[in-house]
Amino acid sequence: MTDLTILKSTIEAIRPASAQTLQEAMAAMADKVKPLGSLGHLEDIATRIASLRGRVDLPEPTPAVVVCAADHGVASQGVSAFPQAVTGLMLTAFGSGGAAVAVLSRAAGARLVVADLGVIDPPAVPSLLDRSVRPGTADSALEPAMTVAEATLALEHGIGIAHELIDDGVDLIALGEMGIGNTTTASALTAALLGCDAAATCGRGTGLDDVQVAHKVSVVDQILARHATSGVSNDPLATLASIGGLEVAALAGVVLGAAERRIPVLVDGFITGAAALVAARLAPASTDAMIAAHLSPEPGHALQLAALGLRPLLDLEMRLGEGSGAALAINLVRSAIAVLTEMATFASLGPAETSPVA
Ligand SMILES: O=C(O)c1ccc[n+]([C@@H]2O[C@H](COP(=O)([O-])O)[C@@H](O)[C@H]2O)c1
Ligand SMILES: Cc1cc2nc[nH]c2cc1C
Repeated sequence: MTDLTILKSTIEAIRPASAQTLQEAMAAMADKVKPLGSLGHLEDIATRIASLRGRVDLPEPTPAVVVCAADHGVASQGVSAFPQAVTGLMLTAFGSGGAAVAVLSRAAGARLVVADLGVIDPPAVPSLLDRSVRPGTADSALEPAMTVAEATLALEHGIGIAHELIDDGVDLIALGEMGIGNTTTASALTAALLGCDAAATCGRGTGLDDVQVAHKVSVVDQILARHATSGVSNDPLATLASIGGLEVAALAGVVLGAAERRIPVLVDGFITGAAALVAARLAPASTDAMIAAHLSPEPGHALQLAALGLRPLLDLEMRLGEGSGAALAINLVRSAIAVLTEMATFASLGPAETSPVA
């Protein structure tokens, strides 16, 4: 099977969530010992997952956090507050268990899987999955970030990672990423896919000041101008290849692989949001598998979530990435499922008038 066939067959196998199971789950939730809708968004999480899984009797989740890492050629345009070498450095912190996402994954009882999709100088970390497609993308302000074949291979690696985890019993996947310069890539991808201005999608990333953000906007404008002249703006795969990045492609693949197997995916911040947007453009029904963990202060993130029709669970002004927000939301999902499967019903308490008086 060629790479393109794997991608194509995955996309074609993605079906919408079950409308019938959604009704059943909502009816089950309505019977619980509480006023209707009183657990708010927590109820929606549980009923959406039931609808995706096609069953109301959901098991306690077995979660994994998948962090995809890669370098970005556009970092050479001076768009990050940190040097490119930090990408590789953080892989060591993920491996040693001291990075934020490692701490939060442990706190959530989740396995942490870190994959190198194209870090220029990866450290020797035994637990790191080597899925390197190329050592970083090209500078997308000057030339296509990668070829369509490379983008397809990275997507396929993501599909493979999702499938392996699910075959191993994982039934909840949280997305994370690491890549210096990747907020610029995500800003350009979001602007290209949503048709909005660079100024609407560029934020401070790792800590740029106002002057540096203005420079970032001009670099994203340059990426978009080059991209438009290559005439590929309505083709999500070509757009991904033109703008990058390798980890974004792999994360879009993780979403597609999970959606195909009807496993929910917690989307983290702005960069994983860009990956979710790519997945949604490739397979619109994949949005049924997505749960927005939190809202990043990056201005393009709210635009992505609106386009995906997702409401973030948390708004803690977290802007770290790594999957930190997604890892944090795992316990909310676990609790939402417990509400659906463990809460008593009025009927189970015995006969009584339980309807509201008004
Ligand atoms: O997830 C987010 O919304 C987010 C917002 C700002 C920064 N980040 C992280 O910071 C890095 C990219 O920032 P930058 O400034 O180098 O483009 C990358 O490793 C991301 O994980 C992540
Ligand atoms: C230190 C550091 C940690 C990160 N984690 C995700 N992106 C990051 C960027 C920096 C700079």
